[in-house]
Amino acid sequence: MSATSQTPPFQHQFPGTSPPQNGIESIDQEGKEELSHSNRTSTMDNNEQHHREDQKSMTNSRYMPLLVVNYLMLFVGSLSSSLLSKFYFIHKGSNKWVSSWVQCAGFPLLLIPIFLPRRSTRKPFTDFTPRMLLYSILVGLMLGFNNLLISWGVAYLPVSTSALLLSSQLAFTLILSAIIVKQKINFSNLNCVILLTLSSIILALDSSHQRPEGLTKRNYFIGFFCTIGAGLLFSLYLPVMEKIYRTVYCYEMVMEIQLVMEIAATVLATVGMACDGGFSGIREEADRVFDLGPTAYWVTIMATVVTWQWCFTGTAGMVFLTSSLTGGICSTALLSMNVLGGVVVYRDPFGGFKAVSTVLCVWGFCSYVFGMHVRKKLENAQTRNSNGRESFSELVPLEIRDEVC
Ligand SMILES: Nc1nc2[nH]cnc2c(=O)[nH]1
Repeated sequence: MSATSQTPPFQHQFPGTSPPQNGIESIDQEGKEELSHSNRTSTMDNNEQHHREDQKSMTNSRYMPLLVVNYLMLFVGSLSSSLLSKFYFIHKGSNKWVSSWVQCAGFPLLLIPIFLPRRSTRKPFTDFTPRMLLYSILVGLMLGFNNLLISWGVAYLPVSTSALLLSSQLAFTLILSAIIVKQKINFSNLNCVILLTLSSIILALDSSHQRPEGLTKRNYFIGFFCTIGAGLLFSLYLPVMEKIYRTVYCYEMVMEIQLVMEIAATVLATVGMACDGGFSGIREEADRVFDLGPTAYWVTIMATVVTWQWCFTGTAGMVFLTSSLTGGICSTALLSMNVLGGVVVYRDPFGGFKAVSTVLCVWGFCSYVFGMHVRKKLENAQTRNSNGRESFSELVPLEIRDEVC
């Protein structure tokens, strides 16, 4: 694979999240080749070293804009897709397969970043190996199943309850990314996971007496366990994606993998929809069931398709540019924003519990971002130091060094 012929330019640039230089367990041959390549680069002569550094600084200039664009997509996509999904169910939409189909059917939009004209001579999909294709399809099916579980949760639970249950995915993500991608657990990420989880527990305390009228206990528990299941699947999805992205060297390849995954998830949802009453059921829902009429139905469906696409593209980009844990933290922090969205759009009540929960969430998220910023600065200092053949330990105070290493 030609991915092995270059140094991955902007992978894992935050120090706390960067893969270890030695002993990475590769998921496949490409990963092993990448590893042996990185060993080879350690013996490069000075010219090659300069060349590599030039490449790095070139990519660095693309890194921040990509990060900002991806986070904006995640922010806008997560908030608007969750509000629109609830809108569908509030106005008498009830098909869980439709609700999971809209989460992935926007995959053709990914052709834009894939085929966007650019300076690079790389042709789309030329680096795709059969093994990568297989992994993408398997992860896509897992994502499709996650989407179905999310739909059951959104259909039956209040926004704040599902936000609480989904936030449990962060603790799972921390554990699974420690196992799968050897994510280091440090004060900054542990503090953030605890604050975001606390924020959700407070929301749950507030919403425990808010079971919507007409929701049976049975349906409540179906929604409850489906959402917990979705949280578990998503926390497996994130580090598995990070592992796959370690064999990938450019953002365009991330979009290609995302395209294959979402096609697989869409096939799953389409088969489910066909088996569960067929497509005539959807027309029936649009014409007779949705209480705002067919035009509003199709506009809602199309808008949900686009916004879910932003959400998943943003998540994939964040995992690629940072790490599965950072991606998970960014997604989960937005769950509290979704609660605020519910307050503004659906006039959900907003009391002291929700205010405290939101403050905790913003605090956890900001302290994590600040921690990453400090670590990034330290890493730059370390890089400058090692170029100057000085030891990192000479520059960085002991207590900070312990935190970084
Ligand atoms: N389970 C789960 N599925 C998602 N799909 C998009 N965002 C999420 C998330 O945060 N959790």
